[in-house]
Amino acid sequence: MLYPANPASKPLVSLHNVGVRRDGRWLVRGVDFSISPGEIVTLIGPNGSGKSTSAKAAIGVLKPDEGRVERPSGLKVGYVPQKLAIDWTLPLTVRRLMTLTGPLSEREMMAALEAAGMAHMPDAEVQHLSGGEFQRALMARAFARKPDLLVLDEPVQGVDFSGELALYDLIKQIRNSTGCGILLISHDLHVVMAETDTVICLNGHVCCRGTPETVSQSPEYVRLFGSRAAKTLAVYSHHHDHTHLPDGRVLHSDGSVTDHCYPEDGHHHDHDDPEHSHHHHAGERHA
Ligand SMILES: Nc1ncnc2c1ncn2[C@@H]1O[C@H](COP(=O)(O)OP(=O)(O)OP(=O)(O)O)[C@@H](O)[C@H]1O
Repeated sequence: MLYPANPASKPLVSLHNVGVRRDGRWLVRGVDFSISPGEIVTLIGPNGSGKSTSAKAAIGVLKPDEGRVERPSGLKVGYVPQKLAIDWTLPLTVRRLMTLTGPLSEREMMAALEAAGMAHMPDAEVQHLSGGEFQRALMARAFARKPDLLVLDEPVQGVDFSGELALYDLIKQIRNSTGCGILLISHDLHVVMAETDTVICLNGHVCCRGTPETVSQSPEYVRLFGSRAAKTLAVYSHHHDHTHLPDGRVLHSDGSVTDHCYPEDGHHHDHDDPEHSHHHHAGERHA
């Protein structure tokens, strides 16, 4: 059965004007977004732009200093963090990894491993897994408990291109077969899963949001990566025309400095226009 995104249903989580402040600095501010059942939301943004911080605020791992987060009570969240504190000197099998965070019946565990394409290696040593196998095991662990919301922080890190496609396929299957909402943090500014319903670009605040371009149309892209890639990946990229200074002020492209960024900066709008496709400046900074 397919569960398409259903924005009309009550969101699983919604953030309203969320800000997180640490050591006198706003890590993120004014973050608004929500995730509905069956919806795939992808957060993109430069390193340090607050993607992980926003995701942690969304699931309640981190308490916002400003704004509010609404989650129905009893919401089940599966979370795959960007980094895992695992002592690699100790032997750890996939089976043990699956039950580290809580009990799981053999049947539930095997069903999750099966869905993740890992049913053949429950007794494999985690430290010998390939990058793709490791991410599959982590995903299996997260969705084994049938979460309403699955949060995946950079799930394709350390995975090669064909492995990436396979993982995106798996994420799509999870969404389609369970109808859970998915919050995905992408390591790549320019490429998101084609099934992404909403892309949110962070740059210390929500810079812009919209649906991704359906698929990269360019023949070069299809030639380089194949039509399968074009079906799975889409390009979504644009240009930030202002820089967040370390003290929280904003340097605009005309050289002026203000306390905040403004709607008329020319990029604080929702867009999904394929024409609106630029690139980030390397070395861009943000508060
Ligand atoms: N507990 C903390 N105390 C102080 N600063 C923090 C804390 N956690 C994160 N930061 C800072 O907040 C900023 C946002 O971090 P965050 O991990 O959310 O970014 P990100 O967009 O996920 O980055 P990346 O793409 O590099 O993973 C960074 O500058 C980081 O150094």
